[in-house]
Amino acid sequence: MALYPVVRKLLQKRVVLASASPRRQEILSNAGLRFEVVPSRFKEQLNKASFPTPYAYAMETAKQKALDVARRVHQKDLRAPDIVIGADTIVAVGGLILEKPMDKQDAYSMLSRLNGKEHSVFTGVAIIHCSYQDGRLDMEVSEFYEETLVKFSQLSEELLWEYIHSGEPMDKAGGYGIQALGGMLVEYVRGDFLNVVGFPLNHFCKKLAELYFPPRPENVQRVKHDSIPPVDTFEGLSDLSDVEGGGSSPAHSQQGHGTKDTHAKGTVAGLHSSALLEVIDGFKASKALFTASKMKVFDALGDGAPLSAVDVARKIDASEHGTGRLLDACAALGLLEKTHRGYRNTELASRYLRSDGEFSLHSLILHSDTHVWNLFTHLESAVREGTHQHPRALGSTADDPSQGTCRSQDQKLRCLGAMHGLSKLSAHQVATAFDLSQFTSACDLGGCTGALAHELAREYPGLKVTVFDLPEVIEDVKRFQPNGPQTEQVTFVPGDFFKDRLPEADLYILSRILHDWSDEKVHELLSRVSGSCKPGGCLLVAESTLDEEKQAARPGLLPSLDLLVQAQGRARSLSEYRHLLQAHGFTDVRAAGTGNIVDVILATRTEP
Ligand SMILES: Cc1cn([C@@H]2O[C@H](COP(=O)(O)OP(=O)(O)OP(=O)(O)O)[C@@H](O)[C@H]2O)c(=O)[nH]c1=O
Repeated sequence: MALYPVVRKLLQKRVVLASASPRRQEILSNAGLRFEVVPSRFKEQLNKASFPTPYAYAMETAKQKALDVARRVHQKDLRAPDIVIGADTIVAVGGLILEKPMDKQDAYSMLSRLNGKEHSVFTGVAIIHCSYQDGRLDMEVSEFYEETLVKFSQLSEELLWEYIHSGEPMDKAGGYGIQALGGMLVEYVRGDFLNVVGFPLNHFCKKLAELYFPPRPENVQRVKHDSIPPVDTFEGLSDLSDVEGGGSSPAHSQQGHGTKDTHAKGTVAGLHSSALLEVIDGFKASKALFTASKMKVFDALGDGAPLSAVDVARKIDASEHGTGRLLDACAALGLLEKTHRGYRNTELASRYLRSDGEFSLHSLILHSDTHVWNLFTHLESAVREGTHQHPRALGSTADDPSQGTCRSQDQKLRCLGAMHGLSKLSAHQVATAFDLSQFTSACDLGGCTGALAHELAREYPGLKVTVFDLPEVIEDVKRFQPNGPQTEQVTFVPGDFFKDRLPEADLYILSRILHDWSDEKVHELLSRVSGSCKPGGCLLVAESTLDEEKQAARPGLLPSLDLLVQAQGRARSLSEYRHLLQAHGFTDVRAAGTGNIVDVILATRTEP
């Protein structure tokens, strides 16, 4: 691909780089680009826990940086620049997002985390095309990210401190600069080196080529926005009614390994019409995935060569016409790859959607299709009555709504499989959010199939973990046990944490338990844990939390609504959890965002 014509195209435009990073300026000027530098004043303080992935966080930060500059330049010069480029580089390791260190100690803790390990460096890039005509601002946001893997050698404390004292780490994500002294720490790099330095030049040029020399220019839609008044925020300024074209299908983003492009037409600070259409059509996407999983499409495709729709139809015993449509829908959702040779599983599908994989979400999907779907058809009643809908949807009147969920053995195994899959998704992040190596015994209350317990055992060879759960759960956990020596560190003990004596341990764990219960029940449970926990012992809580304004922390997963319809508990914010723990004698409450679906809290039991 000829990259130079793309850069030449930009020479005729007013380009603004919304970045103070000298590395970004150097990379782009070395590429022959001419631009003004206007550093962004956007504070990099977005709630990391509210993003499903680290790169989603980096892309959003990059976009906000660029939007801030576009707005300020437009106000100052009364003319919008043609293009504003924003970028954000982060380091992701063990579920944590590392940005620039605050001080030397922070740099030390970042570098120690990276020491001897492989990590990802993500740079999110936003390109805003602006034009200003007749009092109207026309903006198009294109965003993408690039991932590069970097591995550090095993380094001594002395070397780390020497590096920190050089001063190099302080203005760099993850606390190192690969282009200078930090290069000596690095064993290997997989992917774009410049992406680590701060700007993925190659992907940027490809993106520009795609924008300036598109294969089918007739597809471009433009969105008009009213002139932007001098306000501090863009929130609420989007005029969705002005979308030309459109249609009811979701805007599909291209997703490849390690990179993602989105071209969000008409986006103003995160509000865009395609997102609205995606919500309207969301149920169709869910149902396509549920149906493909139920019909074992992803198992039929396996890891082998691509299959035609006819082959798949034969394997799943369905019509060719219908199967073709379903496969196309799955391809549009990014679950399958479609080429002229046929359909095959994407990496995502191979890892999570086949029914036999270690990280399979197959049972969770079947559970959502039958049980959760059914409950959500009664959402209106749940809202009117303010209570869960188990009696209406499932005919259950039990005190604990989950009792109604698993009546037959099949349903029960599906429930356990769903919990197992969900737990596996975040087990590593929960186990490593804090260093737990000082503990010798842990008790995972309501630990179900032991997914987290086994991850803890793998991570901490000196730790013995007891999984404490109801007898009817324990009797069926065998089929979920992994092989390997660490299984000896894990023991299952049947019991009810509201009634029976809790096993002794230095560390108690409540992972995704508290949200299922009302405040009254949470107090009862915490008081029992507090009673069993010796002073100096700790309690680890993993929960999907709400942000402090009580909005859903995880876009798309709607934890609050979920709990209204499904359970008698509720989602809580980190400060609510902190207060609950403090009320039961747990102090020194520390929280860690994992960048995954749960946050982790560690608290120490003090003398009563
Ligand atoms: C891993 C790594 C990072 N960096 C620098 O880390 C900063 C990240 O921070 P940011 O928030 O993305 O950018 P910034 O410097 O605050 O600038 P701005 O765009 O104004 O926010 C950027 O500088 C990057 O080069 C290096 O120079 N070398 C490396 O190996």
